[in-house]
Amino acid sequence: MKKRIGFIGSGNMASAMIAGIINARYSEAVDVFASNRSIGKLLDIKERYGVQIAENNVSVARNCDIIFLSVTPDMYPPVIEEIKDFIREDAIVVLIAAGQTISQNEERFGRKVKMVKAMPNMPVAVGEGLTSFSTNEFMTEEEIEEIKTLFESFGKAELIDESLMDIASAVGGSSPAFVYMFIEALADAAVLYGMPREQAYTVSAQAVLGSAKMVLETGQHPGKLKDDVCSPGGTTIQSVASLEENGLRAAVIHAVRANMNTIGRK
Ligand SMILES: NC(=O)C1=CN([C@@H]2O[C@H](COP(=O)(O)OP(=O)(O)OC[C@H]3O[C@@H](n4cnc5c(N)ncnc54)[C@H](O)[C@@H]3O)[C@@H](O)[C@H]2O)C=CC1
Ligand SMILES: O=C(O)[C@@H]1CCC=N1
Repeated sequence: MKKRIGFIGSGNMASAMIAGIINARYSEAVDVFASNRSIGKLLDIKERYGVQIAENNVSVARNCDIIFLSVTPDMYPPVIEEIKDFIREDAIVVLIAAGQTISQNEERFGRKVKMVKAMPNMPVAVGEGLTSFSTNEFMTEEEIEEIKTLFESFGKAELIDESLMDIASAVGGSSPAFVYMFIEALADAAVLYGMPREQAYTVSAQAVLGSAKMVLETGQHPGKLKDDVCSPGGTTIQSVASLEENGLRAAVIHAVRANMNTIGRK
């Protein structure tokens, strides 16, 4: 039987997941339900993907088989209080909020609930996402496979130990923002030297896409791949030396640490 998929909170991340599952034809629009605090975003999502606007959060909770809690972390307590008596016994609740744990939220439901903690990222919207996930003990092997298949419809999925979820959130969930900054900076430099802006984004973004694909598909160490680009006495090694002098690696590691510190991790 077709599963009904619901999103409680339909902001940026929910919209990206809806785009991912509809574009991948994982679900028909008729089986996808979205609720939100305000109507504007729902009308936009409805217009773009044809999905169902739910009357309210409780209606998503009552009617859906897989329910994404896609509100911000501070809204978890009130939203769970609102829906906890309406989630069916066989439904699966998916937490996607940064820093939220399975045990914390099991406690909020106060009863046995099938639960998944997942950390998707924005590129799910174009079928190239990464979703790290863990599950609680009430999920059967079949349900774990089912949820993995859903995540794989819009990218890769990694079943990980829940203790690694926060770092997966920083390095998989937040990192697209860092990468966009890198692409934007590369493009700014191209524009500085006269390249038209649109062309600069194409060149920079494709260079990042291709480099990531090389790491994933060749299995070679990123350091070796970097070395291969640096011709002896050439131009690239000059840039690499400059990036080292300016602390690129340290800046990235500090950025990840700042992310972890935000959710109370050292
Ligand atoms: N933006 C991202 O790349 C990622 C976000 N996440 C998680 O997704 C969650 C949502 O993040 P975003 O989409 O970025 O935020 P957002 O602010 O774009 O979306 C949250 C939505 O929830 C709605 N909302 C607030 N209170 C509500 C309520 N009581 N009932 C129904 N709807 C309500 C808001 O109107 C808003 O549209 C967060 O918990 C975040 O940690 C996870 C992975 C990546
Ligand atoms: O900024 C945030 O809190 C969320 C978590 C991962 C990406 N965005």
